[in-house]
Amino acid sequence: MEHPNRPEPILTLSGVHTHIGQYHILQGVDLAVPRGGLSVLLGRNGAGKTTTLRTIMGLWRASGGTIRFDGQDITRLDTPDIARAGIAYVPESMAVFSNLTVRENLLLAARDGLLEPSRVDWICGFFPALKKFWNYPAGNLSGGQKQMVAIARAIVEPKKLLLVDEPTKGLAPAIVQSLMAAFRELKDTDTTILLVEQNFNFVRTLGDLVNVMDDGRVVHAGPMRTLAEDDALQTRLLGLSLDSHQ
Ligand SMILES: Nc1ncnc2c1ncn2[C@@H]1O[C@H](COP(=O)(O)OP(=O)(O)OP(=O)(O)O)[C@@H](O)[C@H]1O
Repeated sequence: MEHPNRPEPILTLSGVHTHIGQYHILQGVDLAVPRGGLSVLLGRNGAGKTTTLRTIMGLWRASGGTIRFDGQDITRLDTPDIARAGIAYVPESMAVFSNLTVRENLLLAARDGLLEPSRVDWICGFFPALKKFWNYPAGNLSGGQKQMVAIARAIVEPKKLLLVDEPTKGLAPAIVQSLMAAFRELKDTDTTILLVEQNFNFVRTLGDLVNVMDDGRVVHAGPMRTLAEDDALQTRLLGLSLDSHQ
C-alpha cells in the first residue's frame, strides 16, 4: 500500500512466482526499489536472485503476481519492450563481444548505431580504463575491465533502472576496488541501481537498502546500515555462504 506522502517505488514486485519447467523457483517475491540510489539483493547460492532479475526482464515469465515499473504494469511485456521502458540488465556472464573493440561494443549497444560524445565522456568518467583501451579488442581486457564494458553497454543509452548481477564475481581485490569507485559515482546520478551480490564487503558501504532472499522469497528488507551493523542479523540472514566470499 502506498503512503500518501511517499513516492511510488520505481520498481515493485508483488507476490511474484516463477516456474522453470517443473520447478517452482520464485515463491511470492515482494520487492520494492525506491527511485534513486542503490538497492542490493543478497542471499545464499540458489536463493533466486538471478531468477528475480531475469523475471523482471521478462526472460522468465512470471507465473503469478505483478511487476510494476515506473507507473506501468510490465508483468506481461516482452523483453525488448521492458528494455525500451528504461531497464538495463547486466547478466553475470559479461555481455561483451571479445573480437570487437571497446568502441564497437558500445556502438552496437547504441540505439541508432551512433555514440553521443557527451554520453561517452560521462561513461568514461566512471570507467577511465575504457578510454585507455578504446580501440583494443574487448577480449584482451581484464575481467574487471570487461565488466566495465558490460556495464557501459547497458548505460550507453539513458536508462532509469540498471540491474547488475554479481559484478565482482571472480575479480581480484584491486579490480573490485575500482569497480566500487565506479558504482559510487554511478549511484550519485539519477540512474537507480539494483545490484545482486554475494560479496558483502563490496555492498555494505555502497548499498542504501538491502533485500535478502531465501528459498525464492524476500525474507528481509531494510536499510543497509542496519544489517551492516548487526552481526547477529547477518549470521541469521546470510549464514556462512557470504562469509566465505569476504
Ligand atoms: N534453467 C534452470 N533450470 C532449472 N532450475 C534452475 C534454472 N535456473 C535456475 N534454477 C534453479 O533456481 C534456483 C534459483 O537459482 P538462481 O540462479 O536464481 O539463484 P541465485 O540466488 O542467483 O544463486 P547464485 O548466487 O548461485 O547465482 C536454484 O535452485 C537453481 O538451481
